[in-house]
Amino acid sequence: MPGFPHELGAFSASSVSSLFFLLSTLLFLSAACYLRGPPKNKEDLRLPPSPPKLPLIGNLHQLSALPHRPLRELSRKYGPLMLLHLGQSPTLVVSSVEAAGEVLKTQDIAFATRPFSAAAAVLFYGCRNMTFAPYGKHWRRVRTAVVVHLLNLKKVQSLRRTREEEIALMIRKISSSPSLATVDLSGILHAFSNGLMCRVVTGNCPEREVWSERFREAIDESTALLSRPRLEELFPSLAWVTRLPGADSRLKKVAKKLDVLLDEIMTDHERRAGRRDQAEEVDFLDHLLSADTASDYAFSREDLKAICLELIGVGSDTSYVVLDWAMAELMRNPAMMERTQREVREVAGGRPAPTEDDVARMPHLRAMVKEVLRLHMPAPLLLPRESMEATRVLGYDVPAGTRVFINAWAMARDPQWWEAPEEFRPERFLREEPPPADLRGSDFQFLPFGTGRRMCPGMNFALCVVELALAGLLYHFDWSLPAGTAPEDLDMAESPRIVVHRKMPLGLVAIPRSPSSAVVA
Ligand code: HEM
Repeated sequence: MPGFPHELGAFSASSVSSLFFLLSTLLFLSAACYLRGPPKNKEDLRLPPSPPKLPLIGNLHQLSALPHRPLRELSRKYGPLMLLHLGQSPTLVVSSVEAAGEVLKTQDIAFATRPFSAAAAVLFYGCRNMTFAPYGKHWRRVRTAVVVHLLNLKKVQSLRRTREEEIALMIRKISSSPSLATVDLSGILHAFSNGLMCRVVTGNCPEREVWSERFREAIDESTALLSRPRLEELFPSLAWVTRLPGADSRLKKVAKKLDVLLDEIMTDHERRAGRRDQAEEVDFLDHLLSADTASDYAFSREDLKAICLELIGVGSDTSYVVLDWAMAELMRNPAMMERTQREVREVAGGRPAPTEDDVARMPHLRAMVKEVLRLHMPAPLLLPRESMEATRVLGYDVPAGTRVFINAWAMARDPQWWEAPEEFRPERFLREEPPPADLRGSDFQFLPFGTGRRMCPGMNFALCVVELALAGLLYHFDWSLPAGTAPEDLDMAESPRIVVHRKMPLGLVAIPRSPSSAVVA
């Protein structure tokens, strides 16, 4: 999702007002395209219903900075399969379990590619990463390499010690804050998830902390730029404007910064390759660099930089965002905090810290995480897909090259599938009959990680990180809101950036507990 791709996923929407300004200055440029009229055979197609649109901007005015919300309202009126026109860009919006099944399962291959993103091309060396690679050979090679060397279940389990060490570092950092001071928990969680991802991708070398900080800054900057609506995605006929000298200069500048950093890391790895001592951790980049040049995992230097950058970006934003929402929900629900904390402390006993085996025996905590993923999906519209060929969905024609948004957020709040869908009720995932929805892509009303060929490959990794880190936070500290803040005052507004996180940073007071006192009678 970088940190990035996911961000592009929710149709980038942070500044709808600046978009309108941009559009008005470009109206005359696009008039010629508009007057050319629709393709000749369009009348013969049975297209999905569309809300009325305005000249030139189409349905753009009906979106907001958080598009999953107005898209749900529109789908209530126009149906689970709608065709919107975002500028010149036809966009299919899918909002029901049945329609999503058709697109992501029955016709998965027809919708297995992603729309081209010029911004991603700047950052990822012409989309050499996984997320924005068009469906085909390169995408398949990257995905296989990432799964084989980093994200398969066995490998994820083998990284257990790394996760435990990074969580211990985070706990120490919180413990070292002055007694009863408010800690910037959002900042700490962000630094933790970024540091962990840097370590598994680029290793545990002395420079790691500095690299991690440089990544965090540059990724933050590029995320902000990626959150803006892109002219050429909405008006493909105006793509030439983005090729003018000076266009995209900020994005190119941050891409350059990241490139310098990635080059440093690559060179460092190449230098150390021959003289690594046995005890040193072999990281993901080491694996790919040592691939036989004739093998399927031999990538160019630019491919490797694109892949590493993507993994660090994704890992930095997503896990931290889920932890942040989870802590905020617990602070708003003291009884739930008390119950989950009791479970964590009972299961982990007097150990120095909870382990992943302990977490497997914490049903309340795991149900909590699922409920957070249901109500606060980091990627509410998943990542955009695109139809590779003309096809039909639920009796409607979908032309080739149509962008597709799956409103997974709306489906996860659909009263047809969920009781009291707007309420935070982790216990819905604890009942036995009927069995609760599964998050691994088979129950379409609950798709926080998507499904099908382009489903998130980082799901196992992310769940291990989030569950263990949350267990650690609840085991080691009692938490309270800063003086004068009541639980119901906690601001749960979403930020309009692409990975949807809480708008306001979470500041909390952490009261340390010693492990021996952590066993609740
Ligand atoms: C709670 C955390 C996470 C959530 C909710 C999440 C969610 C998603 C979603 C919704 C997609 C799009 C799926 C689709 O199009 O059907 C996706 C794709 C992706 N995710 Fe994640 N993700 C998370 C963590 C991670 C992590 C930790 C990594 C890597 C370490 C990762 C790597 C990726 C990649 C590379 C893709 C693109 C896959 C492709 O296009 O083939 N994600 N993720």
